Order: sequence, then structure tokens, then C-alpha cells
Amino acid sequence: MAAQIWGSEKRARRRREISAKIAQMPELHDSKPLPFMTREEKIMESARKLTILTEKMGQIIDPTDPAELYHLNNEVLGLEGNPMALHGVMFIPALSAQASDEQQAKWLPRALRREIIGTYAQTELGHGTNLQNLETTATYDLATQEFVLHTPQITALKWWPGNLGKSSNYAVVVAHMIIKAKNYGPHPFMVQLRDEKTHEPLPGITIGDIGPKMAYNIVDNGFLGFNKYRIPRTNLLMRHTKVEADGTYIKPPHAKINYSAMVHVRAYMLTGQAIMLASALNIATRYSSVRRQGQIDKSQPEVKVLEYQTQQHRLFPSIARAYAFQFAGAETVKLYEHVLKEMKSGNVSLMADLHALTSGLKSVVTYQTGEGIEQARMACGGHGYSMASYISEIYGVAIGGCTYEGENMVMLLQLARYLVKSAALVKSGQSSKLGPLVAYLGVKSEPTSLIDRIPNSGFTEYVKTFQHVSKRQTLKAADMFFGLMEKGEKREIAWNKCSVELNRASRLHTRLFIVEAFVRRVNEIADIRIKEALTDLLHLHVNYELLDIASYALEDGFLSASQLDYIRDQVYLYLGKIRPNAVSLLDSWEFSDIELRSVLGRRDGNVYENLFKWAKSSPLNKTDVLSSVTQYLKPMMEKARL
Ligand SMILES: CCCCC/C=C\C/C=C\C/C=C\C/C=C\C/C=C\C=C\C(=O)SCCNC(=O)CCNC(=O)[C@H](O)C(C)(C)COP(=O)(O)OP(=O)(O)OC[C@H]1O[C@@H](n2cnc3c(N)ncnc32)[C@H](O)[C@@H]1OP(=O)(O)O
Ligand SMILES: Cc1cc2nc3c(=O)[nH]c(=O)nc-3n(C[C@H](O)[C@H](O)[C@H](O)COP(=O)(O)OP(=O)(O)OC[C@H]3O[C@@H](n4cnc5c(N)ncnc54)[C@H](O)[C@@H]3O)c2cc1C
Repeated sequence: MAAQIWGSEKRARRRREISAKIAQMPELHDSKPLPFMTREEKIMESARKLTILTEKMGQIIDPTDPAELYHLNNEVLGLEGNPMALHGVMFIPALSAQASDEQQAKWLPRALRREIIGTYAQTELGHGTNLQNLETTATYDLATQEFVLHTPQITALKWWPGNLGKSSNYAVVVAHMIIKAKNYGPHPFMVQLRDEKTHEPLPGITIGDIGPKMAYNIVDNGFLGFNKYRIPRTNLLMRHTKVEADGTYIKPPHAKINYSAMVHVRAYMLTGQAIMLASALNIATRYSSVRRQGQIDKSQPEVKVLEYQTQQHRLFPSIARAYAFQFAGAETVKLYEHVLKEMKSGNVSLMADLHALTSGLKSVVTYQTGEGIEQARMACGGHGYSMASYISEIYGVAIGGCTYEGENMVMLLQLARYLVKSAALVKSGQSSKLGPLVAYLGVKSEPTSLIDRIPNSGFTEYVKTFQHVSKRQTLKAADMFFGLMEKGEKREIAWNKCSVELNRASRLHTRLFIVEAFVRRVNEIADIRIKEALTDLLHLHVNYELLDIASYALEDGFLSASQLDYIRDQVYLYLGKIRPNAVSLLDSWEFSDIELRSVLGRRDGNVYENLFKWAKSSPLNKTDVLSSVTQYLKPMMEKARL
């Protein structure tokens, strides 16, 4: 199963080897539990481990393999971030995709050797979503052949970029490029922020940390202002766009090609989210198989809480989602790598498809991951609320994904643009022009679902039902939009009036893709035992998801009330079937205790001993009487007693 999750036997074996090596290297372990550290201590601890890793990485992993790097990162540095998180996730990808060969030769080796630390600075205090209204400017000075970066007002301060505040000395900065008073829109520039020797901010740069956040606090998300700060013309990233010395602008082959670093993260973050969901579920499911509370049969001893159907219903559909996201994420990464290769050689024809797909997936996956993690926390009762479970930290980090790399509603609306265009093709009889991801929009569906009528139909009838609801909602939302425009409404106003319905279409389309990715994977599996276990999970997935969106299929009678009963029964059937495999389905992800950082979810299952030991190690328990008591509470009580 681990091979299915991680992509191959070799990958699963390598993960085990890497975890085993790290277990033998105490210098790479947290020196004390992270929840007992202050933010400053955590940042120091993370930098300590990061520098050891830089020295010893080659002994542990193949540093050129992104999957091994990611695993090493999760084990040693953990999900709260590190001083170079953005360096790997966005700075290097932005340089790789957007810098010319010559620029890459100059900067990439230095970045890869970690001579310099970089980030991606785009979002501003006043604007994150609407990139056209960013306010930082890069004005070309013909006389000196330099760009002058400037922050005209407080809302133009860069705000949020990870590791910008304190760690990075370089950044890819996105600014509106102005040449001879003409604004060419947002473009990426390589900018040195701090002196390489002293790490002091360079003259003309105002920089700092934006303060503590809901989670992810090892990362120094920062602010940045420029006061007429000059950089050479050749610091504009020039793989696709060029500015000649005389100010001549050579436009890129696709207007949005400079957005590729965002698309990169959107594609890669899906498996990251799956890992966080599976981690929280691993903790909760292990704990639920240890925790005994109440009886189902009063004549019998107390049961493990995992025996309760409500507990299974709370956890198991999310286990199925974690697998589904992992499989859909792996497909998306493959597609991304393909499109990136094509883009580098000038073929940009697949960019719109990739953008639409990643926009939808990023939104649905992050939202449902958040839901699943929060349910996992609640499933642990009181102990889930303790930082000993670590689930609240996992939640805090994962839920950030709903916002970063494009706020979820906004990204769903991006996919909706693509769906509406596709609907227009269907309506004008041009279905043959539909791309493969939306081809189903042009296929006539049966009047009613055959879900309970064709035994052994595999998952075909389910896929057809998901296709039906997605198609119907897309065409309905598109009709609503076109109808408003026909009545004379301006395009943008009409769009806004339909946007809730449009986003519904985007979600349904994305959920269909996730189901299909799961089906594709299960169909490929040769090992009969693995196939059987995953088929059960897939049964739960399709029935649970369909029940969740059933109102769309009931509206037009595609599903009947009796079919709904059938689907519901299937959910209960598969909850029971999955129960014996539940812990194994999560243990198969092979998270080490070091990586999980959870006292509640350790592999040994000694929950109560571990919790008591952890509580005793709390800094508050170093003394029996705290100074807050001697200084304030004791005098208060004494005064009251007088
Ligand atoms: C196994 C290996 C594992 C390795 C794992 C490695 C990495 C793990 C990954 C993640 C780790 C996890 C955690 C990371 C932790 C923390 C976060 C880190 C970083 C966060 C960074 C950021 O947040 S950076 C800032 C991100 N900002 C945004 O995303 C802004 C969102 N806004 C936009 O993208 C745009 O403004 C917009 C898309 C909403 C609108 O753009 P605009 O220019 O205004 O365009 P229009 O709306 O006018 O549209 C015009 C047409 O262009 C199309 N389009 C838009 N974007 C694209 C695109 N990217 N590609 C192709 N086409 C695009 C758009 O659809 C329109 O088309 P039509 O006109 O045809 O409809
Ligand atoms: C943990 C974290 C890490 C980050 N890291 C980075 C980084 O490294 N680099 C970087 O540059 N940025 C980073 N960001 C910033 C992030 O990319 C932005 O916060 C994000 O893109 C959302 O933009 P915003 O904050 O302007 O939200 P807003 O756009 O102001 O959103 C507020 C609300 O308005 C709605 N809204 C906005 N526009 C529309 C619209 N057109 N239609 C409908 N509804 C709309 C949204 O749906 C949302 O409900 C990070 C953010 C976080 C939380």
C-alpha cells in the first residue's frame, strides 16, 4: 500500500531508509516538543537543524530528488515551516521557469548551493488577489539602464511573502513594469534585499516580519518597501519577456506566463495537503482504536471509540479523501511537469487547461482537507484539543492553503471562466472542440441514473452520475450568465450575480475529476489485496461524495429517493467493511513518530503514559508555585481573607 501511496516500491523503500537514518541522528531531532517553545526558540531550532541538514543532506537523501527533499523536510523541519521554506517552494521554481539561461547560470547554482536565500514577493498590504492593481512599480531609467523599484504608499508594501521578513537576502519581486510612461503590467524581477556579508537591509529597503499568525509561525512572513531602489535592467526575469537596452519591450508568448510559480505551488500543494490530512487521521484513528469509552452492548466491556458508527462516519470518508487527493495530486504534478517542459520550448497551448484544473483542485482539496482535519481533532475528544495531539497545528498550517496561492473563491471563479467557455462551445454545437477534461459536457446523458440497477458495473454508473450533475450545473450557471447578458446586463455585473452558481459548478467539476483520478488508479492496480482494500475505500468515497451533492441529482430526478436510500446503505456497508483496515490504511502512509510530532498518535499506542510524561515536561511544571501566583494571585487571596 505504501508503494501505491508514494508512487512506487522504490519510493516507499527510500522513505523508510530516510526515516531510519534520521532516527539515528539525534542532532536532527526537535530538542524539545515544539508546542513548549516560543516562536523565537522555534525559529532558532529550525535554523540549527537546517544548517546541519545542509552539511549532511547528501548522506541522507538524493538532494536532486524533490520527493526525497520533501520527505526530509517533513521529518526534520516539520510542517510549521523553516527559514528557507519559500526558497525551495517558490524562489527556485520561479527562477527555473522565468529566468533566461544566462540568468539561471548566474543565480541558480548560488541558490542551490544555499549561498543566497530567496523568496517570492508578490502580495501587498492592499492587494493579493487582484494582481493588476498591485502598486509596486519598476520604472525603466533609459539613461542608466536600470529599473527603479518604488513603493508609492503604505498599501504598496509587500506583505505576506514567506521568509521575507528576516531570513531571505534575495527575492523575486513582482512589480508593475513601466517603460516610457507605459505600464506593461506585473513582471518578476530578481532583487537583492540584504548585504551578503552583514545581512543588513540595503539602503532603500524597508523590511521586517509581519508578526505571529494562526500557525506556520517558524516562517517569517514579511513586509518590504522600496524607496527608489535601483536594479540592473538584466534583473528582469527574461526567459519569456525581454526589455532591450533602448526600452523595447518583447512580449511573452502567453500573457499569464509570469504566473507560473503560482501554478507550480498549486500543483504541488495537493499531495502536501493529502499528507497533512492523512497525518491528522492517522493520529485520530490510532487514538480511536486505543480510547475506550462507553458500551454498545451493555453486557460487554467498554468499546474502542472506533467501533461507534458515528466515529467511523467522521473519519473514514476523510481517509478515502486523503487517498483520492494523493492520487489526483500525483496526476496533476505529472501534467504540470509536462506543461512546464512544453512552455519552456514555447508551446503554451496547455496553460489554460492546467490553470483551470489546478485552480479548482487547490480550492476543493484545501477546503475538504481542513474539514477532515478538524473532524479528526474533534474525534479525539478533549485530548484532540491539547497541543499534545498536534492536530491543531496541522489544521492551522493546512487551512492556510485555502488562502495562499489564490483565495479559494477566486480560484474557483477562474475555473468557472473555463467551464463557461466550454459550455458556450456545447451550446453552439462545437462539442468536438472541448478539451479532454471537459469532454463530458458535450455527451448526452441518460434520463436517470442506473446506479442501483446494473450490478457489477464497477464505478461507471457513479462516474456518469457525477458527470451528469457537473454538466447540468455548468450549463445551468452558464445559461443564467448568458441570460443576464442577453437582458442587457454588463458582463462583469452578470458574472457577479451568477458567481455562487458558477462556483458550485467549479466544485462539482473538480469533485468529478477527483473521483475519476481515484477510479483510474484503482483500475491500474495489479496486487489483488491492495486492489480489494482500495476498492472498498473507493466505494465509500463515491457513495459518500454523491450523498453530499445529492440535491443536485434530485433536482431533476436523475436520482430517485430510493436510489438515495441505496447510496446511504452503501455508505454504512462500507464503513463496516473498512473498520478492520482503518488503522492500517493510515499506517501505510508510514509516517514516523518524529514526523507526526503527536504524543496522542504515536505508533506504540501508549497514549496515557505518553500524555502524562508530556504534561509533566511542561515548562509550567518546573516549579510547584509560579511567580504569577506569588506576585498576583496569592496576594489577592490573602487580601480577600483579611
Ligand atoms: C513529490 C514532491 C513533493 C514536492 C513538494 C513541493 C512543494 C510542496 C508545495 C507546497 C508546500 C506547502 C506549503 C507551502 C506553504 C506556504 C505557502 C507558500 C507560498 C505561498 C505563496 C503565495 O501565496 S504567492 C502569491 C499567490 N497569489 C495569488 O495566487 C494571486 C491570485 N490571483 C491570481 O492568480 C490572478 O490575479 C487571477 C488569476 C485571479 C486573475 O489574474 P488577472 O491577471 O487579473 O487575469 P484575468 O482575471 O483578467 O484573466 C485573464 C485570463 O488569464 C487566465 N489566467 C489567469 N491566470 C492564469 C494562469 N496562471 N495560467 C493560464 N491562464 C491564466 C484567466 O483564466 C483568463 O482567461 P480567459 O480570459 O480565457 O478566461
Ligand atoms: C500562510 C500564507 C503564506 C503566504 N505566502 C505568500 C508568499 O510567499 N508570497 C506572496 O506573495 N504572498 C503570500 N501570501 C499571500 C496570499 O497569496 C494572499 O493572501 C492570497 O492570494 C489572497 O489574497 P488577499 O489576501 O488579497 O485576499 P483578498 O483578495 O483581499 O480576499 C478577501 C475576500 O475577498 C474575496 N475576493 C477577492 N477578490 C474577489 C473576486 N474577484 N471575486 C470574488 N471574491 C473576491 C475573497 O474570496 C475573500 O473572501 C501568503 C498568505 C498566507 C496566508
